[in-house]
Amino acid sequence: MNGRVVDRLTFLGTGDAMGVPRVYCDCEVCEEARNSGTNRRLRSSVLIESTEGDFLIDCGPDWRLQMEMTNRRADITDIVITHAHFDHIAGLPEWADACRWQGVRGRVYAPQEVLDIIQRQYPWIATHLDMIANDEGMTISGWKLTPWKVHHGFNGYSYAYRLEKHDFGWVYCPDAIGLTAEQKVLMDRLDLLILGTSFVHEEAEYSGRSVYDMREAAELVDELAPIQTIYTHMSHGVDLRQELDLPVGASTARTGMTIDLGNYTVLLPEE
Ligand SMILES: O=c1ccn([C@@H]2O[C@H](COP(=O)(O)O)[C@@H](O)[C@H]2O)c(=O)[nH]1
Repeated sequence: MNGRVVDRLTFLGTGDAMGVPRVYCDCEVCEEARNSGTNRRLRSSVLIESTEGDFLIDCGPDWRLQMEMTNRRADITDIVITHAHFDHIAGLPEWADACRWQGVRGRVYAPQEVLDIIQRQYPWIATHLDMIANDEGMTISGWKLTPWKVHHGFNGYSYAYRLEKHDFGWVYCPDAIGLTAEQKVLMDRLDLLILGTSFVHEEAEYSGRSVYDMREAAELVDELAPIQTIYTHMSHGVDLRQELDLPVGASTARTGMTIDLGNYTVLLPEE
């Protein structure tokens, strides 16, 4: 049978490193997140599902809850990591334990320098997880994936990923600021850009900042002109109840929101 098959991305988390509500904070957005939940945000991560296999990008401290919420629980065997900050890797030890109890090995993919930090932080997890360097790029679930290093401001560096399959190209870049021309080369001709924007307008001194705000992101989106842009990694500085002034084609991610990654037909095996 021929069928229209499309890969699907689900936002498992759309928050910054502290999530929303911030545990110490009584601001209006954090209170709303506590009481009703439009602004409740887990740490940023996405699930990609396809007929060729499923994988996650990033595995933060909310991983267990995210697996329960999506009813995927512990059946994910492949996770790609953008950088070794706790909000992107703190779920790895728990995932390693889940692999242990199920008698399976998980696979973690990241550039070697990121894997080195993960192994220093959690020296025991390689017992249950294979650490696979992807500096030269990789293919996963039929997606050609290319990593490159991006500025993460005050917090150092992160990696962004470009993924391509059947002429559909998208980038996942949750933690970056002040990208150089060189760091934007792989962001041309995009069907979808997923970009971290921690605040609408971040007042803090630039030298202490680490992620684009929505004003700066609008300039980047104007320059790159992706067909669609979705903002993620949003802190308590973003109130999703308000109407936000976003560029054409841009919107904000919500937990559980799904996006089709392309639209193509493949030959499916006969039943
Ligand atoms: O080596 C480090 C440096 C920082 N962190 C933590 O990562 C987050 C970064 O927050 P952003 O909102 O992405 O800028 C912050 O909580 C730092 O404490 C880290 O884990 N490792």
